[in-house]
Amino acid sequence: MSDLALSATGLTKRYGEHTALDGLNMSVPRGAIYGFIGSNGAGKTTTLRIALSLAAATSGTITVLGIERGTLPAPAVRGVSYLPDVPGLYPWLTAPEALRLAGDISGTPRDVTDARIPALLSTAGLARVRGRVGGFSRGMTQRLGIATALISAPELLILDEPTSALDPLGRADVLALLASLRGKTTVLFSSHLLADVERVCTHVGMIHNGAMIAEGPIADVLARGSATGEYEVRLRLPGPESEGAIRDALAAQGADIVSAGAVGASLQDVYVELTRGGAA
Ligand SMILES: Nc1ncnc2c1ncn2[C@@H]1O[C@H](COP(=O)(O)OP(=O)(O)OP(=O)(O)O)[C@@H](O)[C@H]1O
Repeated sequence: MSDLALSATGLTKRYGEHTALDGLNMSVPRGAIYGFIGSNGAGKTTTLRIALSLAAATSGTITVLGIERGTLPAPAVRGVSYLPDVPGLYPWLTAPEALRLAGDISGTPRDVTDARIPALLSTAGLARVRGRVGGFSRGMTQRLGIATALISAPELLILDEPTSALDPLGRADVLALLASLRGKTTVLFSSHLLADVERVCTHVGMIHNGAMIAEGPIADVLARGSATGEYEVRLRLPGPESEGAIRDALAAQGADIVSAGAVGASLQDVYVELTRGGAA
């Protein structure tokens, strides 16, 4: 069995004269939380659609859980769940009802679905929530959407822009939910919110003009950025101090320096550097 949940080689997609994917290479290791990042029109959705057999490739290969994709028609790959950016949940259902429906649609036996529902509601932070989906916040709806995608216990969960439509608190909750899947489910999600990816992902792939410009464990990708020349010092002070007092405190008050070191490049820095610099 390959240790890759998804791999693409030379994946190309043309719409008439327009090249949406231009020889994309991509490797999503099993067990990774993989952030697929790129600006609008970079080719993220096209890649996910080909992986899900919702679109055909023009050339190249793509394999999902060991099964080749890229031509149509093709049956769904067992063990893969997909959540679009705005989950289509019926507003009149309660959260357990939405999960039961998702279980039925995925072909999960009813008793298995019913046994999974309490844990999934708890994972999604919805265990104590009553009422119907129509009354949920966007964040709650998104978390329920992720829970519905997990009802079949997929090996690979693919999400398109899961945090883009959410406010900061909603985003934080969804990111925590995705982070909690680490080690249990391979997660591949597209995003243009680089801070989100930096917070929860183990691996990252940067797509630009339909090609991968950087990919790998997040620390390796961050290491590709130039030094910022900035330094960070974290202090613990005895009480609230003015800036001047903080500076004095360093010398005079025996402040406890928790950590100090060079501030590395952020994903945002690496992305801007690679895309503006025309990296190959
Ligand atoms: N059905 C289509 N017909 C023609 N062009 C298309 C079609 N679908 C996508 N494209 C083009 O292919 C390119 C890649 O689009 P894609 O939706 O994959 O980008 P994306 O990275 O997902 O962007 P976004 O973040 O805006 O969703 C874009 O230039 C888009 O206009």
